[in-house]
Amino acid sequence: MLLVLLMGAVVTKTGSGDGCGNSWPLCYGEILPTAPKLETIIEVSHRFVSAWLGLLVIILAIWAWRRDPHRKEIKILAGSAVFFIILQGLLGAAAVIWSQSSAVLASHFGFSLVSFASVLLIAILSFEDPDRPFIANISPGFKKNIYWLFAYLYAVVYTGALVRHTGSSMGCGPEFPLCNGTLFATIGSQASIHLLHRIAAIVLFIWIVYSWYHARKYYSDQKVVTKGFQFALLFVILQGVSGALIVYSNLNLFVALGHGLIISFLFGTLSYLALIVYRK
Ligand code: HEM
Repeated sequence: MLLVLLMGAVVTKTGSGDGCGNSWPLCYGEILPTAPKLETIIEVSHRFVSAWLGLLVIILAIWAWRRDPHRKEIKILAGSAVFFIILQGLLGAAAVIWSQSSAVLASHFGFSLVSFASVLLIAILSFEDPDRPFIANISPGFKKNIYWLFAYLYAVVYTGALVRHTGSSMGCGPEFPLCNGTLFATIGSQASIHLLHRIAAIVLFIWIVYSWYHARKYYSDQKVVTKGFQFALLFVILQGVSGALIVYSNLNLFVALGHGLIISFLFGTLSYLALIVYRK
């Protein structure tokens, strides 16, 4: 799933989305086009690997469902993994055939993260003893805090994907923390979309620091919660550093891919925390 997530990023970042023109599922009427251009190779390989992944996710979901028919969590996660992977495929096809707005394209990335997190949680639950599920014992207030933090993370992801799909990645020039020499931008400009993402990221960072501190102070006996927030803190720092490096490196492909990869770890960590507090 991580590979497909990265391949999707390579498709947009190398401008290969039109590698097969408007044709889907075939590429210019062929399964494997003869004498393809580089963009066509990138687009076709993304389609092949995604189709294979879709099949694997469906097999995993059925397998997990049948293995643990009494676990409601597995059923929900299996359903969500399949639903989002199919939705993802359909949106991808729609983007090729009709070409979509930046807002719709940005939602792709969020959906693939949900699908990724569902598969990750199924994998984690598969190693858990169904008779002794791990339950985090925390206050209702902190539980709500985790849910809201998770929802907010999703919103930040969306602002990031919007930066990419509106072509605003260098909207502030090669500068950070300043944006084109200032901290302001005209609403609707590429700089403003970029700035919105930075501000959303800073709020996320502060929120995670607060949650990490709170978990350390009040739940030091619950290693999974404290460790979970330690990882969340590590990933959000790496996310911020890689974001700044994207800008300094003038949108280096590998740095940008790293930014897209680290978010999967952060999203996975918070989704696990949300799951274990939901159980109480
Ligand atoms: C710390 C929390 C942050 C989170 C959770 C986050 C998340 C994201 C996500 C999910 C994307 C979309 C990736 C993709 O579509 O492949 C993105 C893109 C981007 N982010 Fe962030 N980001 C964060 C911080 C930052 C910071 C601090 C900066 C700048 C200083 C930044 C700059 C960018 C840029 C330039 C892109 C577009 C990259 C591209 O064109 O591929 N991000 N971010």
